[in-house]
Amino acid sequence: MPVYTVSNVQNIRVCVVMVGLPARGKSFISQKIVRYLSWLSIQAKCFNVGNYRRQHAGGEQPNADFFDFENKEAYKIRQHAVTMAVADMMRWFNDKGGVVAILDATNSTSERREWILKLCRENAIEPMFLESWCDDQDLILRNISEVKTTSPDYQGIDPEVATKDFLERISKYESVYEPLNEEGDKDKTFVRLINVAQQVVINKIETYLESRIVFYVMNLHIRPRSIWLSRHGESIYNVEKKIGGDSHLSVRGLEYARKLPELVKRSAGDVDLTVWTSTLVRTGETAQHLPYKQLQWKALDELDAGVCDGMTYEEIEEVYPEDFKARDDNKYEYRYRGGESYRDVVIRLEPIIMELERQENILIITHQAVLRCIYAYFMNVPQEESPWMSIPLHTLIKLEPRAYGTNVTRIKANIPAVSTYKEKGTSQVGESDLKLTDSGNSRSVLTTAPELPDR
Ligand SMILES: Nc1ncnc2c1ncn2[C@@H]1O[C@H](COP(=O)(O)OP(=O)(O)OP(=O)(O)O)[C@@H](O)[C@H]1O
Repeated sequence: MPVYTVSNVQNIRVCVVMVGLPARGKSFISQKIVRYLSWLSIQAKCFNVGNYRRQHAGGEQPNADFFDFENKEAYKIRQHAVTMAVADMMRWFNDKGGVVAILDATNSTSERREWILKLCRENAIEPMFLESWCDDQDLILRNISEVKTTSPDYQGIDPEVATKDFLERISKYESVYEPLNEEGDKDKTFVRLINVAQQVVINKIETYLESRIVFYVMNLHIRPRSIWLSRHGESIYNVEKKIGGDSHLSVRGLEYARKLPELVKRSAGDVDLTVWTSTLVRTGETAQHLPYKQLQWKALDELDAGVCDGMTYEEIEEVYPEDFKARDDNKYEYRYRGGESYRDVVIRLEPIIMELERQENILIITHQAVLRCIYAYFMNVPQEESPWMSIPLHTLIKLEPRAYGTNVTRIKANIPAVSTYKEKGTSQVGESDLKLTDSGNSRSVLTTAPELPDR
């Protein structure tokens, strides 16, 4: 059965055309939109013209003069790069069933934007311009030092020299830059983010999909923050190998709840954070000793196992063998009879993700399937993998969102717990040695999210 999302039911294709001077967060915003839409099963892909320039057009390590609009040779190379990116984008729309493409470039003149607009219209694609405008010089300098001095354009170049050159590059663009204009561009669909989202100008947003993208980017902020994730402590049902239910914590689960404040304090220091739990007893019990403000969300309740609630996997395999197999075959899509699928959980978690984007330091105490879905959003884990990720009990996970990825630290509480992990093709729970990455001692593992895959 085909899976419909709002976007493909309406048969709408959108090209988000980024607009803005260098170091205004265009790539940051583009990558976030792609991650968000992909998480919601909407086919999205970013086409970064800088990458085409470096990889295919012959502009590998240019200095600021390369971006001088009077430099005809260089201009040809840059023109070639954008033509290649746009051609690939059109192929992706037509051959791969793409729904939302992001054309990530400065697109700084109205002439360039008119050219893209015309191409989109000829191909039945809705163009939506998204401008990031910023005159906060401190922020621009921070952006340059955070991402530009380490970019492939400046590989092996002293950061101070790179910063100076990048500022010069910006001034080359400034000499031709034409911001979107409420009067002159009033017939176009556009959003202007001014100084991150201090002010937002929205013009002629017509489709539901466009309005979702606008709502999402309006909620983004770039203040440093962390998000902590934990499953509830081991529950009585976990020990009995039963799924679902609303049981209390086991003795070891209660021990984890007592230790959690210390684990959090060690990781978070004195920052003030808010704790979000589900409405189920076991997450409330896990949060009971935490000295922070707490909020319950129904949306954080565990995946509803429907008629299988309260059963062990062995019982499910015996009573509902076809369902057991169907779930193993496609765990993301499989919906328990009278219950939910992973896809259903993602959809109900969307307001949580939106609120997480708006908030600063949050600790979420929730359940295995829900945690996998939240983790998948931050780490850009594909749907085929996310339902199979190992997220052990009695482990605190710290996520630190960065410009183009997320840093992860896992902190083990060193309190034994059963494993609730079920591998494909078996009804037995328990992890193979390969899946158990940590030994049981308290320790941190630092991994950085890989670059966004082309999906
Ligand atoms: N709306 C925004 N305004 C200004 N800076 C932002 C915004 N959103 C994110 N940033 C910051 O921008 C930095 C990332 O810059 P990014 O590479 O995305 O710029 P860019 O506009 O794509 O530059 P270029 O045109 O050189 O590719 C990050 O440090 C991020 O915190």
